[in-house]
Amino acid sequence: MPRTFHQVGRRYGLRGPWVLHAVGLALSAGTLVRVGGVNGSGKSTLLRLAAGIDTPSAGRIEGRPRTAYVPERFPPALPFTAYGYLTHLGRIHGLSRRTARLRAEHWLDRFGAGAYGDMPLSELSKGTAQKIAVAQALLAEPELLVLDEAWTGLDAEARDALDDAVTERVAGGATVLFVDHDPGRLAGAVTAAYEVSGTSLVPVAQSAPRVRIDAQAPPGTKLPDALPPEATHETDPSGTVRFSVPAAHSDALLRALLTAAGTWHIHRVHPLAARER
Ligand SMILES: Nc1ncnc2c1ncn2[C@@H]1O[C@H](COP(=O)(O)OP(=O)(O)OP(=O)(O)O)[C@@H](O)[C@H]1O
Repeated sequence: MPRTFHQVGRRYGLRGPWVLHAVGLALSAGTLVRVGGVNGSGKSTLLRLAAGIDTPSAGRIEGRPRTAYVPERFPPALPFTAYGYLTHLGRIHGLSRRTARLRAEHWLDRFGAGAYGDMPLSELSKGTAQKIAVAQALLAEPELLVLDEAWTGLDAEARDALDDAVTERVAGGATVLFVDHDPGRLAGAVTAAYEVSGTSLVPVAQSAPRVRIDAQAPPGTKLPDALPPEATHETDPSGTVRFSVPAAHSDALLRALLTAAGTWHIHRVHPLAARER
């Protein structure tokens, strides 16, 4: 269990109001956990506690996974170039200078910022600085990755690259805890979702994940008779039929297509994000 909150409370100042009170949360390995809530509800407070850069005013937090954190605002006013900063942080995480530099190059390339590696942090645009913030977190190959609005300020390609990086880390057994204003962010892959409401953390029910299956058969081929429950489909102009089916029934749909009269070719099978469902 990478990190567990027991009856955790946080307030600012001795007599300040409780922002979080008696919060329990188990962050398990290999899970993607989303936290929502209105502005000022305490999302960042919760993430800072999870990341271990803040301590609870009450209760306790167990577990010491290797942790990386991308704050809402990245402070780039340091006397480093991007590569210098990333290599320095990699060294702090215990990497050799060479490995740290190679990983820095790898991540800056993936985020389309390879050309800015030798630039002073203070001269980077907000978007590029955000890429450095994300790269410093991924470089450490953390067991717990905490992302506070890390997609904000990134261009569309870098947002996709971060989605992919998060999915890879979760598949590799890490825990990723995130806040993002886009309700569809990684929705097909989220394991658990919560909302900070009042001073509590409330589980949010998620709609059942769905899978899209694109398939094609010769013109005039009829659809299989027995499609699984809740399967929908539409045919695009090229004749490809796009099925959408609850993930629990995707095997049944594939079986129906592969055993149907007529030859169905399966082009693509992939999970749908909530906004696409
Ligand atoms: N360092 C601090 N000192 C005093 N009060 C703080 C501090 N950090 C947060 N707060 C207060 O705690 C409450 C929760 O803030 P927090 O930033 O955790 O919420 P949030 O849900 O992340 O907000 P947003 O969506 O606006 O980023 C707010 O009332 C805020 O003013």
